[in-house]
Amino acid sequence: MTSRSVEEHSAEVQRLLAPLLAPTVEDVAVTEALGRVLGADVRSPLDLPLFRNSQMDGFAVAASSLAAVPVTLPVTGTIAAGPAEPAPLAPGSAVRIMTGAVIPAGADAIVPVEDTDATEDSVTIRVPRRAGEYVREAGTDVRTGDLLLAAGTALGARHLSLFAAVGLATVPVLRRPRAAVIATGAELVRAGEPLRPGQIYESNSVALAASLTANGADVVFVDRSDDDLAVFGEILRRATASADLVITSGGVSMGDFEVVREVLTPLGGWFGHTTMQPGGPQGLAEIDGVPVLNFPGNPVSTMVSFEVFVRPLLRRSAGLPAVPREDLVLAEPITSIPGRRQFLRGRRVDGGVALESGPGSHLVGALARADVLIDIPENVTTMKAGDNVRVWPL
Ligand SMILES: Nc1nc2c(c(=O)[nH]1)N[C@H]1C(S)=C(S)[C@@H](COP(=O)(O)OP(=O)(O)OC[C@H]3O[C@@H](n4cnc5c(N)ncnc54)[C@H](O)[C@@H]3O)O[C@H]1N2
Ligand code: MOO
Repeated sequence: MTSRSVEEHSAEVQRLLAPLLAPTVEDVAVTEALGRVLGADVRSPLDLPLFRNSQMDGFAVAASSLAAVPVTLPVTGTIAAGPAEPAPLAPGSAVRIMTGAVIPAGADAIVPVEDTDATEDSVTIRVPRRAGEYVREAGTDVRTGDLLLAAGTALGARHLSLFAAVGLATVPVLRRPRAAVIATGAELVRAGEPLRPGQIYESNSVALAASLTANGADVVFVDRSDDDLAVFGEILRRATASADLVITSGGVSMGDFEVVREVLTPLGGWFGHTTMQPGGPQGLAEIDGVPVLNFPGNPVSTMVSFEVFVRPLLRRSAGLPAVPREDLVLAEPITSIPGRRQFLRGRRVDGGVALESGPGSHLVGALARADVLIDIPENVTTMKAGDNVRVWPL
């Protein structure tokens, strides 16, 4: 069986995924754009505020009418927020106005209602006002043609608010790869279903679908196959028909029922060993032009395979920030197997990192308690407490 280093297998995965990961831009409805990454600069099609409007419920006046206060002005009408083209304000008068309503020509200040004494048809104002007070001028926030948001922005609620405010119904975002996940194994049962002896609850498809979604992919297909070659072949056919990337778990090592390896090897798939642990046995193939990555079935192996081979690539193509590697101080000594690039589960402790139980790749409880992977190079077999180690945040 061929053997590859982590770097060699990473390079193969990158080569296989390269066409898929080239950034492509698509338009989506603003209402669907939360969490997406802007694929192009977006400029404003109009001014904000859109027109000169009142910041207060009160009276629109000409500031010059208030030169000598107190003054009582006739009130000529009411302007509400809403469709309106108000007539110009007659000199020496006031008009009742609501927040957001169009300010009539001739008025240049708003007097809030609580600063007035008004009757139906007159208003007494005691304090003088400067021109411009409580007036929201057109274009003072955003001007037509301004850059609203730059390509690469991860869209949050406030960004969608701005797009909606300038009347954009759709925005250009980076396309998310459509991903399919297939878990294999005759022992697997979905959560909620009854367990028979020898069966276990299936967790890899849940883990992979969540990992894909969290890192910028759109999971369009999730299924589970037993160890029947025809059943797996049919599920794989449906997966490649609907997705740009397929990830399988299980069925890649040396047993008698390695469904993934048996179906994909005759179709040109590569199966072999990487010097990584967990995640040693790996496979990859291209079926009908769709990349298919085959991760080992042990739950920790599957998740570490995703973290090492897929997550960095996916985040880069999705325009998401890279997860930074960090150097932390080991809180305890560790040993490692010669020739193995180990990714041990670790937990941040005061000023450093401690091991989160042993290296077994079935230890899902320990994985959930961990918050980093501790990356031990192939040529390192022992490390002391106090040594610096490279960690990959989970
Ligand atoms: N003779 C050898 N045996 C094994 C080797 C080897 O080199 N020689 N490698 C071991 C390593 S390392 C790994 S990792 C596994 C990988 O095996 P497979 O990819 O064929 O995975 P399975 O045998 O199907 O499952 C392994 C293990 O994980 C459990 N599993 C599988 N799928 C799921 C799932 N979706 N949810 C939860 N748990 C799952 C499964 O029940 C097994 O316990 O092979 C070793 N053996
Ligand atoms: O490589 Mo396996 O993934 O150690 O458990």
